[in-house]
Amino acid sequence: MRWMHEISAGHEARPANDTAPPTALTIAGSDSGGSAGMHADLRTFFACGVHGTTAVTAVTVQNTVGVTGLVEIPPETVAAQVDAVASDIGVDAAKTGVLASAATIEAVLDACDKHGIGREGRTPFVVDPVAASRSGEPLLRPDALDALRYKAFPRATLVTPNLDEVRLLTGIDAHTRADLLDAAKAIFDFGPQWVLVKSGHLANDPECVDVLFDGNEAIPLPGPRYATVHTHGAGDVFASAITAALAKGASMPDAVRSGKRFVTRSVSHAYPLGAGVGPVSTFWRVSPRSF
Ligand SMILES: Nc1ncnc2c1ncn2[C@@H]1O[C@H](COP(=O)(O)OP(=O)(O)O)[C@@H](O)[C@H]1O
Ligand SMILES: Cc1ncc(COP(=O)(O)O)c(N)n1
Repeated sequence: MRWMHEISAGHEARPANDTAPPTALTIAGSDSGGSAGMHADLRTFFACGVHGTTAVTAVTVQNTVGVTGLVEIPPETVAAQVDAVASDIGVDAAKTGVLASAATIEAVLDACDKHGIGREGRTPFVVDPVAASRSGEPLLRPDALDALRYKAFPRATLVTPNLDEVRLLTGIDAHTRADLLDAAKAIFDFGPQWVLVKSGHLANDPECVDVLFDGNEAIPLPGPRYATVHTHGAGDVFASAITAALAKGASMPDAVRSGKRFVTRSVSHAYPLGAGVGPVSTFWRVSPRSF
């Protein structure tokens, strides 16, 4: 084994071959309960037929009831993981989850820039601005909000906030479908290419109609709302399914439509686990039996 400081980057990316699936990178935190974060991302990548790679930003101590601990990985180690993956395996599309701090965001963006990941480069970059767990514990330092708004969003191909993240990032308190478009416009003003505002938290709406916005057109993404409390990891699964479709070369509207179909089926197969909120299930795609 070699220690971090002995490992130097600089390999050329391995040329793609006909037998290798597309690759997708998640830059995210781990969830010991296996429901959210990079655990959900890797499961989704597998179910969607792409090879998943990871840059771990934080280790969370988490179960279905809540998050009781979070240890940040040093920003230079996060950047080194991005570098190691991109310089050898290659990245067809990347996504972020928990980014923990402004220092980690800056290190990640530098590493992504170096490898052409982000809107100025060729590789699609999905920024899911995860700020807190479903159970309410913060997963982001307050200093990271401006780094997200002014550094990460302008480099993103797509930003995918839920309504709590919209409130935190823009001050907009969305309660109706019409408010979702105002929210999308406010996030779009930070400079991403596309914005997807998710409607899961509009609890009184009988459907889940998310909105995709490119600065001109608002594309509604209709879906049913299932009567389940088990939605842990829904946003991670959605952003990962979109990232997988982008890695396979889909356009943004097609990738988001396919991600929406994927997450809707995953919510419909959500299962109870532990004493709290269970996960949405990606088993429906890979298992002969529906759990
Ligand atoms: N009860 C539900 N039934 C069907 N789809 C849902 C439900 N809750 C959330 N979704 C969908 O799951 C995706 C993630 O939504 P949301 O819960 O808003 O994000 P997050 O998990 O980041 O908080 C969206 O497509 C949303 O419409
Ligand atoms: C490591 C990690 N990443 C992301 C989430 C958000 O997922 P959710 O909103 O479903 O709690 C989480 N709880 N933990």
